[in-house]
Amino acid sequence: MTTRSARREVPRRGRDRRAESLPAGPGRPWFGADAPRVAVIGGGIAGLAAATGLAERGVRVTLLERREQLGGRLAGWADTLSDGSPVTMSRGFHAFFRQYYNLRGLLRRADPSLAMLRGLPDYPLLGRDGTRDSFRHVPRTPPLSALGFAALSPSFGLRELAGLDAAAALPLLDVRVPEVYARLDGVSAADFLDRVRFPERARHLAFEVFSRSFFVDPAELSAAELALMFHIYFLGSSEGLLFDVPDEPYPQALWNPLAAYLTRLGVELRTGTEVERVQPAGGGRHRVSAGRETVPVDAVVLALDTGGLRHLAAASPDLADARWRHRVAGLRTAPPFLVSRLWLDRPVDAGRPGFLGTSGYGPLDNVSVLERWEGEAARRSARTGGSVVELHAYATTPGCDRKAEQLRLTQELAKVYPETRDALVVDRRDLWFEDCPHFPVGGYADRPTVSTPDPSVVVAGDLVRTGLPVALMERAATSGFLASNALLQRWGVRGQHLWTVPDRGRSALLRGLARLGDR
Ligand SMILES: Cc1cc2nc3c(=O)[nH]c(=O)nc-3n(C[C@H](O)[C@H](O)[C@H](O)COP(=O)(O)OP(=O)(O)OC[C@H]3O[C@@H](n4cnc5c(N)ncnc54)[C@H](O)[C@@H]3O)c2cc1C
Repeated sequence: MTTRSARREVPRRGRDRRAESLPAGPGRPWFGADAPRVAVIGGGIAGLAAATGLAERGVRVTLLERREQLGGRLAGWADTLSDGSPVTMSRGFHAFFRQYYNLRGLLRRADPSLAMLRGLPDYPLLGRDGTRDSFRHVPRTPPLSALGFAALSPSFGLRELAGLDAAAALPLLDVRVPEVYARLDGVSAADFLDRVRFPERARHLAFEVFSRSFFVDPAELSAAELALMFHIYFLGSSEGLLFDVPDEPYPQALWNPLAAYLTRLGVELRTGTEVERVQPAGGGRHRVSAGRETVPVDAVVLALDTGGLRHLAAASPDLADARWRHRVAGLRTAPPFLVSRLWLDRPVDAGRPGFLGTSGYGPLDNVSVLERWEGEAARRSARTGGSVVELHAYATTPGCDRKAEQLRLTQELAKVYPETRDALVVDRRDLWFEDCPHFPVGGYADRPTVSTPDPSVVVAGDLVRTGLPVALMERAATSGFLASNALLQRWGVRGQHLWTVPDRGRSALLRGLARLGDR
């Protein structure tokens, strides 16, 4: 997969010398007057990456997005608070890790130095018993990252470490992608951690950092996804565990500049346009129907979220083939999650971090203090003296009493940050969504891949099986570029050069240790 010559040609995207380079396939650099027309359906990260990859090679791209805004799950929209002030609302906090090479590559198109991202100095994790873990002093290079984390963590005492079943944990030392799925996809994350005898007190760490990000109970998550996350952040990459966040709301920082870049490349951006059907039109072409309009295209990128893809496949009886549509029909979303944003009349204590992971506080998974990193919130805070606080609850119980859950989040906040107990909530927004993919135990084989049985239909998104060590936003970006590469390759045009963290354990020592487990 890695070629030395390609490494010389294309500058590395991060600090990790062992990052894998995925050279673009060969071909002419650019379409001429013969440029095909492609519909990209979905304007989240995956659709934006696919549109970028294609438009940069001269493809005529129409991007169709159901919502009024680009960005998908990171979209932002204008809102007005009860005190009359305009704000940008979104689902809020997302961690832009430094190993997200292809996502960063996408954002660099509009902001070459990534000036809109700023690093958070730390993100402590607070347990109900008062334990507080931190990532600030954890070394970046494996295996020191994992060892340093364990040594610095109050959740990993000597007793806990001695209690680990080292043999059961060996697969974590050499996570190979995609082989890890053959090995661990049939086991749940919870059972795997039981097997490893992962210390009870430290579990929240694994869950806060990894599996909770999948919006699902660990008993229902494939252990392969957990191992993959462990690899990406701890043992597989030397980019470290800290991350960046945009310094303004998503539209201003990310999507408006990227939309301007795409428009300059000739991409037609149609927001507020829900695609209802995709039909083959003979000769490998397709008709994409949205409302009364039908767009004829040479190829289609399906960059929808799980529910959107399921819906579109069900409404498009000739799309790909019956087996593919049947597998798409079986895809599931993770349970609903809640994002509550509170505008308070007073500040939280000065020492509160920008982001805090929590464990043991009922449904509350994390607390962000937005004015610590987002310009719009900081300006409001300077003007009013109040804080803008955001609370996330992932993996709530389907059918739960939503009002009660919202109230509960605020009550838990008062336990975590007692100074908020007497604060007046000037206004609040509570957002419920259910559109993150669920990666169930044993479900890997049924996930869509980038290619489909129809070579002119490709799929992108964080639900897609890429065979690469990527997840979440980086999976969305990488799959978007892979989808554009697949089409470009078919047309004999050069694709985009991509990067990932190494696709196997990075040191001979760790690989050797992992092999002990195979005996
Ligand atoms: C609260 C929250 C916190 C998160 N935190 C992190 C984090 O810290 N780090 C991280 O890496 N990831 C995080 N994620 C995950 C991340 O948001 C996703 O992995 C990523 O945004 C997925 O991008 P996507 O393009 O695959 O899908 P989406 O963003 O869902 O885009 C799909 C798009 O398709 C559109 N669509 C659907 N149907 C149609 C149709 N018929 N016609 C036209 N358009 C359609 C949708 O409107 C949507 O805009 C978080 C997610 C949430 C919700």
